Parts: sequence; structure tokens; C-alpha cells
Amino acid sequence: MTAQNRGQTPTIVAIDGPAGSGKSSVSRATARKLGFGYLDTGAAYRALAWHVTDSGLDRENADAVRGSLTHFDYSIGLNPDHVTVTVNGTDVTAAIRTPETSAAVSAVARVPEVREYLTNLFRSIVASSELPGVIVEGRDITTVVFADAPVRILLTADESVRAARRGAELIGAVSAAAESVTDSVVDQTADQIRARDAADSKVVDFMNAAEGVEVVDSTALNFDETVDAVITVIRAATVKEQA
Ligand SMILES: Nc1ncnc2c1ncn2[C@@H]1O[C@H](COP(=O)(O)OP(=O)(O)O)[C@@H](O)[C@H]1O
Ligand SMILES: Nc1ccn([C@@H]2O[C@H](COP(=O)(O)OP(=O)(O)O)[C@@H](O)[C@H]2O)c(=O)n1
Repeated sequence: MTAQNRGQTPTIVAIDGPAGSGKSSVSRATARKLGFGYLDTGAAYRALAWHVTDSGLDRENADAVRGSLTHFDYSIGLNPDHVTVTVNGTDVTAAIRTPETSAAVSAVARVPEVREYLTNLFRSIVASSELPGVIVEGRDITTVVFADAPVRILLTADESVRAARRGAELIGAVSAAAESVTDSVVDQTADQIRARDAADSKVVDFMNAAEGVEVVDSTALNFDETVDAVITVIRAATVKEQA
């Protein structure tokens, strides 16, 4: 991606929502359409959880988690077509998506110093991007990281729909005829999503829209319709900004 905005602050589109609501896939497609960058903040929390586990530390020990930040050299690209994540030079792009990392991440994300450290990191990544705009998605982007962004969206969908979409993603090649397998994967996925959202909600509120945040509920929308709904909110907000 070429630098298009030398020296200027990019337009920030802040998107929050629960697990499986479509934040990463919808943000990525929207960024592609608008020629914006894309920042997946959950990837950093996942990478830290991976790092803590890889270092043999106890993720329930907040002091150990805080200490692990000293040797956490993190990088992520903003190109929506190629998101590569590294920790201390190791490519962890795939490793941070495993169920083990998903189960470990809430424990590191609740440590206040971790949140402060990563919030500063996200702000500096965006500030030095030299892009016309960046879509930043996570749990506290509309309320903390970029609470003053000109566009702030809460992307939601009913829990059963989110679990079915995530389950379908995990099932991948399994035949639709194997209905019992399909049902049990969706059930397990629903349990994991519910547990992670419950743990994460104790730290930040991403189930209710803060004042001024637009809700896009994709329960009854297909993927393209959801991207269109997000782009409509972005266009309306940026037109208002310029008026
Ligand atoms: N509106 C939608 N209709 C159908 N599938 C969707 C929709 N939005 C997202 N998905 C799919 O749901 C799954 C979960 O989306 P993802 O972007 O990973 O969510 P999140 O980043 O919020 O956890 C993905 O397979 C994605 O393609
Ligand atoms: N801004 C953010 C983003 C993620 N997180 C944490 O990171 C985890 C992984 O985020 P994610 O966005 O990859 O999760 P999914 O919604 O994609 O499943 C969440 O479950 C939170 O614990 C956070 O605390 N704050």
C-alpha cells in the first residue's frame, strides 16, 4: 500500500463488538473498498497471550503478565489484504487463532497495564501510518482507544447467529450432511464465545453502544449487506464532519 497522506492524521473508523460479530471480516472488506488501512487490535491481545504461554508464564499471574511486556516486540501490518503478526521476529499469524490462544486471551486482556500499553501502541501505529484512513476494530476502540473518532460503530449480531457463523468457519470442509458434527461444533463454539464475551464484558462494555456510537446489527444481513451498512454510516459521518 502506498503512502497517500504524508504528515496528516488519518480518518479513524472505530468499530467494536462481541466475538464473531464480523468485526475483522467486515472491517477488512470495508477498508479494501475505501482504500483505508485496517488494524485488528484483538491480534495484539492474542499475540501477548501467545507470548505469555510460549514463555512458560502463568497467565493468571498479573505480575508475570505485566513483566512479559518487557520482552514483547510486536508488529502488525495495516494492509487489509495481508495481515502478518510477529512477536520478537516470529510469525504468529496462525498461532494466535488457535482455540488455546482464544481461551487464554481474556486473562491477559484484563490487566490494566496491558490495556494501557497496547492502547498507546495502537495510537502510535495509526499515527505513523500515512494512510487517508484506518479502520480500527476491537472491544474498546469507540470508548477508549479512539473515543473521539469521527466514525464510531458497534457491530452486533444475535449470539446464536454469531456462533453459527464462527462454527461454519471452523467446520470448513466437513460435509453439511454430517449434521450431528455440525451441531456439536456450533454448540461448542457458542459456549466458547459466551464464556469469552462474559469475561471480556467485565473489563469493557462492548455490548451496549456508548453515546454517539451507531449500531449496525447484522443478524438479518448477509455479508455484503453488512459491509454496505458500515460504509453508509462512514459516508454519513464524514459528510457531517465536512459540513
Ligand atoms: N453479515 C454476515 N453474514 C454472514 N456471515 C458473516 C457476516 N458477518 C461476518 N460473517 C462471517 O462470520 C464469521 C465471523 O466473523 P469475524 O469477522 O471473524 O468476527 P469477529 O472479528 O467479530 O470475531 C466469519 O466467517 C465471517 O465471514
Ligand atoms: N480492543 C480489544 C480487542 C481485543 N481484546 C481482547 O482480545 C480478545 C481477542 O479479540 P478478537 O477481536 O481477536 O476476538 P474475536 O472477536 O475475533 O473472536 C478478546 O476476547 C478480548 O479479550 C480486548 O480486550 N480489547
